[in-house]
Amino acid sequence: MPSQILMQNIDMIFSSERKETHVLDNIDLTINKGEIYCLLGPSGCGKSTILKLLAGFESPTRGKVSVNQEIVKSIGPDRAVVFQTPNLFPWLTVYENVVFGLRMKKTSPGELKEKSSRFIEAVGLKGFENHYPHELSGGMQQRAAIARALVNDPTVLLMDEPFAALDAQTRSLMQELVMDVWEQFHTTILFITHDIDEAIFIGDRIGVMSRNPGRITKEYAIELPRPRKIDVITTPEFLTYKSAILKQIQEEVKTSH
Ligand SMILES: Nc1ncnc2c1ncn2[C@@H]1O[C@H](COP(=O)(O)OP(=O)(O)OP(=O)(O)O)[C@@H](O)[C@H]1O
Repeated sequence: MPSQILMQNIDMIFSSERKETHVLDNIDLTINKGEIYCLLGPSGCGKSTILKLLAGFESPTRGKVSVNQEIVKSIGPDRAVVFQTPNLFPWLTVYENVVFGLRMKKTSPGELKEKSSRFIEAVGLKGFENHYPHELSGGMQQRAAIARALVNDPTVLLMDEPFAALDAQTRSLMQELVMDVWEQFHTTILFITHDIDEAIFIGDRIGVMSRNPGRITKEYAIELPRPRKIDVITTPEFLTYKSAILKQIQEEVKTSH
C-alpha cells in the first residue's frame, strides 16, 4: 500500500537576524493510508512544526514532504487541521460553521444537507445544529470543529493537541469519539499529544521525539485490537507499552537538559 504521508530527510531551521534555530533534524516519517500516527515528545521538540509542514503552512529548509504522492507546496483541501482551540466562527451556528467550506465550494443544497447531517451526527451534535459556539461546552465546540474538518472529505486529518484544553472526563469521551469516527471513515490521522495514555489508546503507531534539534528517536507499533474502548487502558498489554514509552521519554528529557 502506498504511504500517504512521506517526509524525507527533513531539516527545519528558523532564521532571524539574531539567531538560527535548528528545530528539526533529518526527520524521516512515513504514515500509511488509514493509519493513526501519534507524535509524543517534550515541549519545543518540533511536533507542531512537523504538522505545519504537512499542512503546508511552512516549507522545510531541506528535504521532501509529500501527501498522496504530491509534494506539499501550500495548504490544500486534502488536509484538514484541528487545533487545540476550536476556532469556530462565533457569529455562525454549528450548522453554518460545519457547512462553511462546502458553501465556498458551491456544493448543491442537497449534498450540503446530507453531508452536514452525517458529520454532525457522527460527532454527536444532532439537535445542536442551531446553537452558537458560546452556547456550547468546550468539548462540544471541539466536536463541531472535528465535523467541520471532516465534512470536506480530507484524506488526511492533522490534529494538534486537540483535547489538551478539556477536562479529563470530556477528554476521554473525545478520544472515544475519534475512535468511533475513525472506524466509520478510516481517515489517515497525525495526532499530536503530550498524553501517553491518549497516544497509546488512539495510535496505530507512536513516534517519540527528542529535542534540540528535534528528531524521531523511536517508533512503537501499538498492536491493541480495535475497536478500542477506554477500559483497554487498564490491561497489562497497555501498561507494558506505557512503561516502555515513559522510560524512553524520560531518557529524552534527561538528555535534552
Ligand atoms: N516561526 C518560527 N520562528 C522561529 N522559531 C520557531 C517558529 N516556529 C517554531 N519555532 C521554534 O521551534 C521549536 C519547536 O516548536 P514547536 O511548536 O514545533 O514545538 P512542539 O513540540 O510542538 O512544542 P509544544 O509541545 O510546546 O507545543 C521551538 O523552539 C519554537 O520556538
